[in-house]
Amino acid sequence: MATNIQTTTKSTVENQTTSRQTSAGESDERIEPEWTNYDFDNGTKFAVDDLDVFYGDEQALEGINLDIPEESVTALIGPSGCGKSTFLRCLNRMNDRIKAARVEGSVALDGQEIYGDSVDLVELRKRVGMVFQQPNPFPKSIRKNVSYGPRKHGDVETGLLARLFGDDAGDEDALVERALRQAALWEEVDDRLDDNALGLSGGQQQRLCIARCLAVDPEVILMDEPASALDPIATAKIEDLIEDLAENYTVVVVTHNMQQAARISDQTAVFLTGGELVEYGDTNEIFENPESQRVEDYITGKFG
Ligand SMILES: Nc1ncnc2c1ncn2[C@@H]1O[C@H](COP(=O)(O)OP(=O)(O)OP(=O)(O)O)[C@@H](O)[C@H]1O
Repeated sequence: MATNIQTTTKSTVENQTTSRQTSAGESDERIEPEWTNYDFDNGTKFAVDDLDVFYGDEQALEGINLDIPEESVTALIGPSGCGKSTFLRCLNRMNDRIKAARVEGSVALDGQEIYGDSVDLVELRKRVGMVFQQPNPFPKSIRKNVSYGPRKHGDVETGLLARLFGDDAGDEDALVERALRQAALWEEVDDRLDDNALGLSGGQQQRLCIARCLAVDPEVILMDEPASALDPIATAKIEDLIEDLAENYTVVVVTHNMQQAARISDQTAVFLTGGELVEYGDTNEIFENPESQRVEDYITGKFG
């Protein structure tokens, strides 16, 4: 994991300048950055190819290509409105819920296209869970918050309940304990599992939401600024948790906080205004020796 932020002089790279036709038929000079093709050691969890997203006539993401490695933390950074959340939502098709949104291109999860008509969205979102900026527990007990997902989705056909609860499908307690332990919350709530979750602190509520996400046995956890509503102590707990989770899960996290991205992520994708992925690579490299002048300017606070 990256530990410090410092920038050095940008190394010289050969950009390929190519032409592409705009919708108005004009030739539009574009830089095709070589460095978005980042090589990593882990297997590929997501392969994203030529992804465009539009809201009505407005284009929010343009020609995004990147692969996300499994069992690691990938940070998405960039100024407000550059499309980070839009990109995150593409990974479990949450943009399908936004009427104006149109997604073009390809996103493959473990080699399988997720934008096919026959894809089961409930199953996809079980595999690719999501945690939001504001903790959003249900107004139910801590226990019911965690067991809600498996009970709702745990149909016999998929075998999910049996897999999660063991042979005894009534053994909800074991599942609740496991998920709360994984979310580093168990010791703070084990004596009040039947209390209303809304009585927890903001940081505890966010870890409960992570436990709720883990309870349905996902492979990927998407997090949209999961600590931005929390104080520094609660933030530190979430950051530690994210690093621990990456041992078994693929974590993709949007953050405005560059120090946070540097602390917790293995690789970082930098989006800039216009919905462009400008640079993607090893987090240390991005923060210490970015290839692109625009990324260096962003990281050193010259804009954004
Ligand atoms: N539901 C929506 N309807 C219409 N336009 C949208 C919608 N969601 C996002 N947009 C637009 O798409 C662009 C990208 O927004 P997005 O929220 O993905 O950016 P972001 O980088 O996550 O921003 P922030 O850091 O401020 O959360 C912006 O111009 C935004 O106004």
